[in-house]
Amino acid sequence: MDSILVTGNGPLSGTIPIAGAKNACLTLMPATLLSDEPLTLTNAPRLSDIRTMSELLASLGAEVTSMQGGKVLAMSCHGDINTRADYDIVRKMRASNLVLGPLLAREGHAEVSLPGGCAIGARPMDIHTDGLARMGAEIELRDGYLHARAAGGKLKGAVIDFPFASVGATENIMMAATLARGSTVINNAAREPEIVDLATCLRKMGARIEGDGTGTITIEGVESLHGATHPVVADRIELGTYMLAPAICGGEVECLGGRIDLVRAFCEKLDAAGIGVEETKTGLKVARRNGRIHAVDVATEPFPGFPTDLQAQFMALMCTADGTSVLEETIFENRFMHAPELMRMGAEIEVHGGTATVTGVERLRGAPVMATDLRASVSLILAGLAAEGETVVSRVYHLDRGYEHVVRKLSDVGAKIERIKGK
Ligand SMILES: CC(=O)N[C@H]1[C@@H](OP(=O)(O)OP(=O)(O)OC[C@H]2O[C@@H](n3ccc(=O)[nH]c3=O)[C@H](O)[C@@H]2O)O[C@H](CO)[C@@H](O)[C@@H]1O
Ligand SMILES: C=C(OP(=O)(O)O)C(=O)O
Repeated sequence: MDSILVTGNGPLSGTIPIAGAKNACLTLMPATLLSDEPLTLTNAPRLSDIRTMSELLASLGAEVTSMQGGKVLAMSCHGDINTRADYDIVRKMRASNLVLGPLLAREGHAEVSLPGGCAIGARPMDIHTDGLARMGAEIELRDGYLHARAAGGKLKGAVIDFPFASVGATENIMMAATLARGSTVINNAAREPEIVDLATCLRKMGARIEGDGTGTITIEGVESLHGATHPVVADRIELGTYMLAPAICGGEVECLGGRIDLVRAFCEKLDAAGIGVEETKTGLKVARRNGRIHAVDVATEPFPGFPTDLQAQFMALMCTADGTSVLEETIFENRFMHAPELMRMGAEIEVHGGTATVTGVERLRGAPVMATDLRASVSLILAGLAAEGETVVSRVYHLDRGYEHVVRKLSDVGAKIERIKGK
């Protein structure tokens, strides 16, 4: 198992290219199941999660060809397919549940292993399954698998009111509804940029979708979808993560391909903390203003609010702020596992339920720390960049799920960071 060695050092400067979004790519890939014709994704990120989704789609009978070192994914799914998404693959990644809607829409039935809980929370699938049931699916949990069957072999449109704006459920229902009989309305739909990206791709494939990016999405079912080529939207979480590097270490870094509309709520908090963000022709330039970072309170919310996927990284920034900040996690019930690790580096943090109170210290100190999940792992790297001495982050397989070439990207702007094999 590899680890990452970070040595705290001075200001950073240069450019960091932002990859295509993991969370968009993971929902765009299963859309290939909706058509017999090829779907090609460009600007795909090179990540282990993408390889897991490729493996899952291949197990269902799709052909997935990775080209240009993984930046282009050519997928095709014609002829007979397997409708069983096996536990051995699904357990590796929650986003595997995004094949349920497409399989059900295409074949009229599907057997998808429940992904189970994960470190950050229980993450049930009731909003997905209740929505599909409204569309005429009979769904039963047996042997750890969701066995779903569309009455009469085809889903039908329905009005579905989500109790919570679930990202994955919006994606699953949206994909299922593209081939359903009649129209589907999703009320209280998620509004994340990845939903808009999926809707844009599905429209290129011939789907009739309106309202994506708002709380009400309407999908008019069509007979079939055709092939398309689509560029994956920029990764707003990778973007926010790298914007925090100069914020924490000082200096100025431009994140190439970054767009302010993807990270507006996050930028407001950066501004309040004393970090300047400038829109350029090629991306977003970030620089720390003079003096210590100000303490800022944050509550995570669905988009367009402050993303839960940037909470751990923002906490790393707040660890050295001037004053006390309160971070409230409202999306997942167990997403503060980075806090005890940051405390090993000298951070002062108190966690009570969904609230973490962080009192900034002058300087963090390097320490051996352990990554517990994807965003926690990168928050420890950011903290290590700002700390005195060496920090070794172990269990970096979490990091490989969501950050391509993290060592190269940070080294290129002057960070002292290296990957240590087998430790
Ligand atoms: C691959 C992907 O895109 N992952 C993202 C997606 O996850 P994901 O799609 O799993 O997140 P959801 O928006 O569905 O989950 C949000 C909350 O709703 C709850 N819930 C969800 C579905 C359900 O049927 N029942 C239920 O109770 C979850 O447990 C969680 O507490 O959105 C999250 C919230 O922005 C991000 O943190 C993840 O990075
Ligand atoms: C929680 C995340 O991903 P997933 O939903 O795939 O677990 C994430 O990207 O931070």
